[in-house]
Amino acid sequence: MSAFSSSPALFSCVGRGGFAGRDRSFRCSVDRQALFNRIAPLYDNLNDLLSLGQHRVWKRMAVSWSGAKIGDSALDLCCGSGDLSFLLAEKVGLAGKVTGLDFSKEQLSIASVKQASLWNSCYKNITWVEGDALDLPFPDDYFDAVTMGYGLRNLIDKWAAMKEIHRVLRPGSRVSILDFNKSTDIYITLLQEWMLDNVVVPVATSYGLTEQYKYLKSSIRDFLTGPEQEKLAKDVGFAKAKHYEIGGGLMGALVATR
Ligand SMILES: C/C(=C\Cc1cc(O)c2ccccc2c1O)CCC[C@H](C)CCC[C@H](C)CCCC(C)C
Ligand SMILES: C[S@@+](CC[C@H](N)C(=O)[O-])C[C@H]1O[C@@H](n2cnc3c(N)ncnc32)[C@H](O)[C@@H]1O
Repeated sequence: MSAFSSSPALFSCVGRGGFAGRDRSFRCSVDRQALFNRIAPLYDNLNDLLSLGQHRVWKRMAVSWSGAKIGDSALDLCCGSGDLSFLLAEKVGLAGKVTGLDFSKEQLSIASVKQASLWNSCYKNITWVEGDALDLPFPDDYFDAVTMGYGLRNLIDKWAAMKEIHRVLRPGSRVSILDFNKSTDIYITLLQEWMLDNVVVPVATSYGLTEQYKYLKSSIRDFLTGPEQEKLAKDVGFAKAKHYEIGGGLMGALVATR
């Protein structure tokens, strides 16, 4: 039994011969789950180092755009080590509650240890749930705000994820989805890929995480552009959807209202 409340989640990775493929392209949930379990111990420190701490600014922006306020019930999807969950906890206060959901036991363990080490009592309002973002263990119309930081790009079925977010959000409430930006500007793309190839992967290599951080470039190339994310949100039923480029176009946030 996991230390976290959990929902039964079946992750399949069917390749040739009907069995899970184990190539290094991280093309399926099982491989991505293993990837995030593997990088969990170094994840926060490498994010701070490789973004020069800027990722904290981008996360704070995304949480502000979720509209979470005092007393709300908020969900942080693909919460990982909990950065956005902690920011949501500050927004909703002790009168509110935050649910952080992830399918990586190791990431949730880091989040739980961080929560225990934080003196501010408002972080006591966070519950960690081990589960699948594509099959949420929550009722319809349940949350006042949803965030997802660097999760959508990693989900194998983005439609299903957006459909689930729409289902659990209360009408009129917002989801704020932060991720890398798949830019339509060739120069931003060239800069982003140069940084990944010549800074991010070499630094990750020094920690034995070459393949895990090489995945970033391919995952961004396979991602949706801002306009495509806006269309996806409207197609699943969101009333409004707007994608904002931040971090000089290297990152982006989709804000959609149910
Ligand atoms: C918080 C950030 C990334 C989170 C993240 C998301 C993923 O999907 C991963 C997949 C596999 C391994 C790691 C991750 C992962 O860490 C963004 C900041 C951290 C980035 C690793 C660094 C990105 C560098 C930018 C391209 C340029 C930064 C410029 C800055 C202003 C100096
Ligand atoms: C890059 S991390 C983001 C963590 C955190 N939101 C942040 O901004 O630092 C992506 C997270 O998504 C989780 N994830 C990927 N696919 C998932 C799925 N289908 N269900 C639940 N979590 C998933 C991974 O385990 C990982 O913790």
